[in-house]
Amino acid sequence: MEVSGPEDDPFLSQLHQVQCPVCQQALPAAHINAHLDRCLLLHPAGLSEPDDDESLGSAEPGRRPSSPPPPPPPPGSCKRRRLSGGSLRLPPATPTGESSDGEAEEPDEPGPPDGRDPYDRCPSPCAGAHGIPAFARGPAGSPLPLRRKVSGKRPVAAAASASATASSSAAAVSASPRCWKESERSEDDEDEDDDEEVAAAAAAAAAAMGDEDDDEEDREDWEVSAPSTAAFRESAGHLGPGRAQPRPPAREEIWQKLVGKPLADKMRPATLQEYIGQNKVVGQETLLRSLLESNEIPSLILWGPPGCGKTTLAYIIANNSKKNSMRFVTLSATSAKTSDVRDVIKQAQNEKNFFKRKTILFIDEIHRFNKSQQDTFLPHVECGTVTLIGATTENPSFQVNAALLSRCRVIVLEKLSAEAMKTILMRAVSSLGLRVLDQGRPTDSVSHGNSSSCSSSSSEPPVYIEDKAVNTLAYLCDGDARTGLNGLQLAVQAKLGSRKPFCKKSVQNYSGEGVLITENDVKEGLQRSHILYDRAGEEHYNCISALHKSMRGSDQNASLYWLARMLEGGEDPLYVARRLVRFASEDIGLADPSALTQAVAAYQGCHFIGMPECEVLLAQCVVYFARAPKSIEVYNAYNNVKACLRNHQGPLPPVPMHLRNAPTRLMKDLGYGKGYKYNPSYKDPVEQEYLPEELRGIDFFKQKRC
Ligand SMILES: Nc1ncnc2c1ncn2[C@@H]1O[C@H](COP(=O)(O)OP(=O)(O)OP(=O)(O)O)[C@@H](O)[C@H]1O
Repeated sequence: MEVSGPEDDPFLSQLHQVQCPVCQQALPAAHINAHLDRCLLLHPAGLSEPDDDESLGSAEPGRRPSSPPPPPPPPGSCKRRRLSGGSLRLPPATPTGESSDGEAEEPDEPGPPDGRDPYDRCPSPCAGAHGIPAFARGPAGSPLPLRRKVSGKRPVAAAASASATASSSAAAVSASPRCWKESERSEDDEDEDDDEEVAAAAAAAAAAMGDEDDDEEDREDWEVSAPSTAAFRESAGHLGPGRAQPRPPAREEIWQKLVGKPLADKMRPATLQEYIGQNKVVGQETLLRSLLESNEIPSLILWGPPGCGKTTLAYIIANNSKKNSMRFVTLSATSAKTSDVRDVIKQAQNEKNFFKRKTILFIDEIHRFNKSQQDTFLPHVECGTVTLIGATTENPSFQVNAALLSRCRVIVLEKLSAEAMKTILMRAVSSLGLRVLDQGRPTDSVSHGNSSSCSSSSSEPPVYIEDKAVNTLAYLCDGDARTGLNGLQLAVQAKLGSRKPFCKKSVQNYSGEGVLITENDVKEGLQRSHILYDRAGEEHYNCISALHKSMRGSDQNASLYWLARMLEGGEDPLYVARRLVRFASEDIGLADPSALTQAVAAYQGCHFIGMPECEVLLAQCVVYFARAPKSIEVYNAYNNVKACLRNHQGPLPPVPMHLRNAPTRLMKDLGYGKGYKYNPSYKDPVEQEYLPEELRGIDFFKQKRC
C-alpha cells in the first residue's frame, strides 16, 4: 500500500498540531484520537492527583501563567494539600515548571524510554507543566480555590494573622456560592483536618481578598474562583442554626457521571428498542430482527464504518442470547491468539456435548485475523459448535476467508444519519442532566433528564448546552456515534474544568446564570481527522477513486471536493500528488504533455512545504487536470503492447540484427548492427524496419489487442 502512517513520516507528524482538551498537551491531529482514548481512560476527570511536593511548589509572586491554566480536578477528587508552617505554598503558577526562585525544575516529560510514540502517552498531570489547580482545603476539607495571582508577601502575612484569628479571617471572605461544598469531601479527607490547615486556608482566603484593589481582570478571576465566606463557613462546619446542608452543585453531579468509563460505553444500548437507526438491518419486519426475536441467530459478519453500532448490535444479541441460556464469548482479533480461539472452541464443544448449550463467539475486528487464524474456527462454524459474529470495518470480500464468508450472513451497517445521531446525543445530554438551550431559552421538554441537580433548588446554576451545538455535533461526527459521544464528553469536561465556567453573559438572551456549552466547545472536542475520513480504511480508496474519476470527467467542483475530503481528513498529500502524476500520463497524456510537468512539480512542492500550505498546490493541479483535454491514446497503445507480449505464443522474436549495437569486433563480425541506417545521415526519411519481422505492419495505436 502506498500510504505511510504519520508516525513513519516526520513531515506528517508535524501536521495539524492540536491541543488535548484533557491534559493540554499539543500534538499532531493524527495522534489525537489514540491519545484521547488513553488520556480519558487514565484521567477520566481530566486530571489526576498531583505529587505533593510539586503541588506545594511556590508560585512566582505576582506572575501570571503564560499559557491557559489546566482544568481543575473534579469536585471531590482533589486531595488535601498539607499547608505547614503557617505559610501558604501555592501550586506552580506557570506551566513551565519554573520554581519561584526562577530555577528550572526537571522537565516533566522525559522522552519515552521504551521508544513508544510520545503522543500516545498522556503526560503526567502531576508534573509541573500541567500544574495543579489552585486549591487549598478549607477547615472541613472543602477545597478552596485560590487566586491565580497571589502577592508574594500577602500569604505569609495573612497566614500569620490567620493563625491567630482563623475564624475572623474566614468570615472576611465575601459570600459566593462558587466553591466546592462540604458534601464533596471524601471520607478519607475528613480525619486529616487540623487547625493549622484551617488557619492557612483561611489566611489564603483573606490574602486573596486583600487583593481587591488589583486591576479589573484580577477581580474577575477572584469572582470566578474564590471561595465565599458563606461557603467557606459552611465547608468549615459553621452553618448557622436551622440551615440545611446545601445540595451538591449541578456541575459536580455531571462531572461524576463522566468519570470512569467513556460516555459512549455508558450509553451503549442494551436492547433493540434503544438501538437507534440502522432500520434497513434491524427495523421492523427485517429478516435479522425476526431471526433475533425467534432466537435463531445465524453466523453473521457485521460490516460497517467505525462507531455505527456493530459491537453494540453484537452485545444486544448477547443480552438476548443470555436470556435464552446461550453462551456469549467475545474475542478481539487485535489481541487474541490462535490458542485463545482454540480454547474457546474446546469449551464450546464441551458446553454443546454436556449441557446442550450453544455458544455465540463474537470476534471484534475480525479482519485483523490472518487467513490461517480464520481457518481455525471454520469447521466449528460449519458444524454449529459456535455461532460466529464477526465485526469489521473492512470489506469482508477482501479480508475474510471466502470459505468462512460463505457460511456467514453479511450484514451491512451504514453510517448513522444525522437524525439518528441527534437522537443518540440527546439521550446522552438528557442522562447527564444538561439543559438544552434553544435560541437562548431552555427547552424543558428535553432539558432535565434524570438529574436533580438542575432543579431550582440546586445551589449552583445549571449546565446548558446549545441546541445548535448538539446539531453540529450530530453532523460533524459523520455517522460515528462514538466520536459524537466522545466529542460531547470532552466538551462538557473541558467546560466544567475550565477556570471560568460560570458567566452570566455566556448564556445569551437568557436571564439565568449557568455554564453554557456552545457550538464552538463541541467543535473543539472533535477532531476533523476523525470526522471525515478513515485514512487506513476503505474510505481512503473510495475517495481517491472519486477524485480520479471526477478529474477524468472534467468536473472541477467534484475534483476539488474529493481532494478536500481527503486532505481535511488527514490524508498524506504526497499520496494524492503521486496519484496526480499518474493521472497526468494516464488520462491527459499527449493531449497536454505539460500536465506531467505540473504533476511532478506539485509533488515536489508538497514535499518541500508540507501541509497545510501545500494543499493549494494540489488544488491548482487538480483543477488544471479537470480542465485539461484528455487523451488515453498512449495509455491504450501501451496496454496493447503489454497484451501482445503476454499473449505471445512460443519464444519471443529476436531483436533484428541491424538494430543491435556492436561494441566489439566479434559482434560486428557476427553481423550485429549490419545494415543499420543512421537517420541523421540521411536528408530524407529513412525506410527501415524497427519491429521484429513477425510483427511487421502492426499498429498498437489502432489495434485493440495483439
Ligand atoms: N445504533 C446505535 N444506537 C445507539 N447508540 C449507538 C448506536 N451505534 C453506536 N452507538 C453508540 O456508539 C458507541 C460505539 O458503538 P460501537 O462500539 O457499537 O461501534 P462499532 O461499529 O462497533 O465501532 P468500531 O468498528 O470502531 O468498533 C456505543 O457504545 C454506543 O454508545
